[in-house]
Amino acid sequence: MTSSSGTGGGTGIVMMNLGGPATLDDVEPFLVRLFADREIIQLPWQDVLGKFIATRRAPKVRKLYEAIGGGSPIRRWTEAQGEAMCRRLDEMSPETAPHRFYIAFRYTTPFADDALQAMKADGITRAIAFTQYPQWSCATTGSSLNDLWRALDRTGLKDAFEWSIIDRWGEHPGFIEAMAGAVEDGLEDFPEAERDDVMVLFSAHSLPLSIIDRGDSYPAEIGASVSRVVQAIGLRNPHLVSFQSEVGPVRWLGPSTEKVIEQFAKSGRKNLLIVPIAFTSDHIETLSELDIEYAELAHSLGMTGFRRAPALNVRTEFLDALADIVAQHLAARTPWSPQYVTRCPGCTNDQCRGIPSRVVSGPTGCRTAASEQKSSVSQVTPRAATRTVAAPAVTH
Ligand SMILES: C=CC1=C(C)c2cc3[nH]c(cc4nc(cc5[nH]c(cc1n2)c(C)c5CCC(=O)O)C(CCC(=O)O)=C4C)c(C)c3C=C
Ligand SMILES: [Fe+2]
Ligand SMILES: [Fe+2]
Repeated sequence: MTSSSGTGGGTGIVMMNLGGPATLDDVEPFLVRLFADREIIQLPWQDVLGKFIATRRAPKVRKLYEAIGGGSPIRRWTEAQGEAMCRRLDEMSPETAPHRFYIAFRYTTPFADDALQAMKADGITRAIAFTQYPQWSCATTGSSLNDLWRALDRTGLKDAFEWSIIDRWGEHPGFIEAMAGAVEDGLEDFPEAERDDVMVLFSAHSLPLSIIDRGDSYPAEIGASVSRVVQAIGLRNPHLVSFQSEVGPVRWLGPSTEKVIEQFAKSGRKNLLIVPIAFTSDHIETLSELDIEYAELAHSLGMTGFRRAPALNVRTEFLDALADIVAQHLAARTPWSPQYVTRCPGCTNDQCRGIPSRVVSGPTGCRTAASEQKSSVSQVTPRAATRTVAAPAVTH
């Protein structure tokens, strides 16, 4: 049985995200890793076709990163967010201090292995896997968590930390307040006389339809975030949800943001506010796709008022929200959200909803079977939680 006592060495918070190439030289290896991951996209002959798509795509994507300053700012934003979050947490929760953040990107450095080794070197024993995707998807948070658990094996650190997971927070009041503030700022950017006429388009990164068909909760969670933001503002403008950034030869969830913009422009609508509802900072999808590509499209079709709501980046309400999410999680001493055990009905990935061998135990004993686990990675199911999965194969 793992200890559930205090956090003597402080608390390590692993901020998990997709990551982005820091330099133009990093673009191709980043894309190669992304298209090799069967949890984010499934391709026939993945090894060959994934590499082919990545290398063919790299020159075009390099130009896009060049246009936004030569690399992704996602690491810079994550570091600024992590620092501010930990400063707040040290004050809010002295009993679990010091709080330190560690970045685990999925397709570029620093990887999960780097985060684990740095935590070990810092003497951390209590660790939180904190997804930076507000809404759950097996393709994003699921892939990052599975890789984190595999990294425990790769680094030989499977018994080094006592874990819990913040697996989603798309309806957290602090996140909603921060998003609502960003939408209000975006609306205020329009001349007052035109403000009521603005269509608000909540745009989220799309997912392949094969993932949706398995029952991934992402679209429902996006809808829930949007609905809460709309309620929080008391938004009277018409609004719609759409999906962006489709890549690769698979079918994607629509309606496509690009097509919606096109349709609105052609119908004579002049004012549109795009709100990136599934991203927490600026990166290529906001700075290039929304601000350059879609803005040019809108203007070319005569849409004069095309704007984007600011990304959350280091918005004060958002930094408060990050700290609040972690503080509430620490106080609750629950190992994960109730939704974490609900696998997609069509899921065939043996690694899905894995847990590490050492998991924090909650006050009500709600942690099911981690103490009986033999492997470093096991699967959680509400009833069969003691099942051990050795060297699981990804078959999504
Ligand atoms: C909610 C967030 C994201 C989801 C869902 C998501 C799914 C997804 N993405 C790809 C392929 C690519 N994504 C790329 C960039 C990128 N994607 C996200 C977030 C989500 N992706 C972010 C934050 C970024 C930006 C990285 C940065 O610049 O910092 C890219 C690279 C750019 C490009 O080539 O267009 C690819 C490729 C798939 C296949 C997918 C499926 C679930
Ligand atoms: Fe993406
Ligand atoms: Fe899954």
